Amino acid sequence: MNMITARGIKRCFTVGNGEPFYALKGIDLDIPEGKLAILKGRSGSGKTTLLNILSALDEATEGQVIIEDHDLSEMAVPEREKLRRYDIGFVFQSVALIPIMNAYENVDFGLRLAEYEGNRDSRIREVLEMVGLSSRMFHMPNQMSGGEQQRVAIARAVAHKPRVIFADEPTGALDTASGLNVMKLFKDLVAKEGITIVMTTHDPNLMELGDVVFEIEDGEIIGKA
Ligand SMILES: Nc1ncnc2c1ncn2[C@@H]1O[C@H](COP(=O)(O)OP(=O)(O)OP(=O)(O)O)[C@@H](O)[C@H]1O
Repeated sequence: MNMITARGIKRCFTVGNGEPFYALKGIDLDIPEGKLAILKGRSGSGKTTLLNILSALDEATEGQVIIEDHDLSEMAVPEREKLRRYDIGFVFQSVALIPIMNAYENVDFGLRLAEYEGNRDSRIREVLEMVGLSSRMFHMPNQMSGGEQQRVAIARAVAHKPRVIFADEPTGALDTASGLNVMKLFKDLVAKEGITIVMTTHDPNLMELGDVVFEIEDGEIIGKA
């Protein structure tokens, strides 16, 4: 089954001189459930624009996105907001941890926002263990390395058990070893929690780790592996 289906996605921006500019020129893709999907391409190729549309952060100018059986274009704003809050987790390149909260509190904050109904304490401990940070649970962000902070951000993104995680250049600010660590963690999450992950990268070394890889150039998909 597909977790995400996109058909004919176009995204037009109006640039400085008033001319329309198509950052996406008609994207079709299918992302299967429970897989790690990678969108790869050079800077400016349209990866972030596409990820934002697939994750309902932005709207396509034309085309259709279906997440499971929800057609995003047919959903009212509050419904889309609910989908984002409960069913989706986000990870960004610049780690957005709250600096005055420790790792445990950051994950807890995410769970509260998503109105998680289970036992929060045991879930926080479980996800921090899953990302290998049991011993750093009460460290503040500024007491952790960039890679560790990103792992807390991933723990926070998965804690409320979303169906899909969108990650924009999650390894972009990390050294090679920490980047590979994050990828390994993503693969584990896919295998153990059955989550679907869609991430962007321009790092050629990471591509082979994806279950499906879409290559984007100038707003079009030019290859799939
Ligand atoms: N809000 C906007 N207004 C005008 N043009 C935009 C806007 N957002 C993106 N673009 C343009 O759309 C194209 C695709 O941008 P996008 O950020 O999706 O690329 P990317 O592949 O994610 O690049 P990077 O790897 O550098 O993040 C670029 O040419 C960019 O300048």
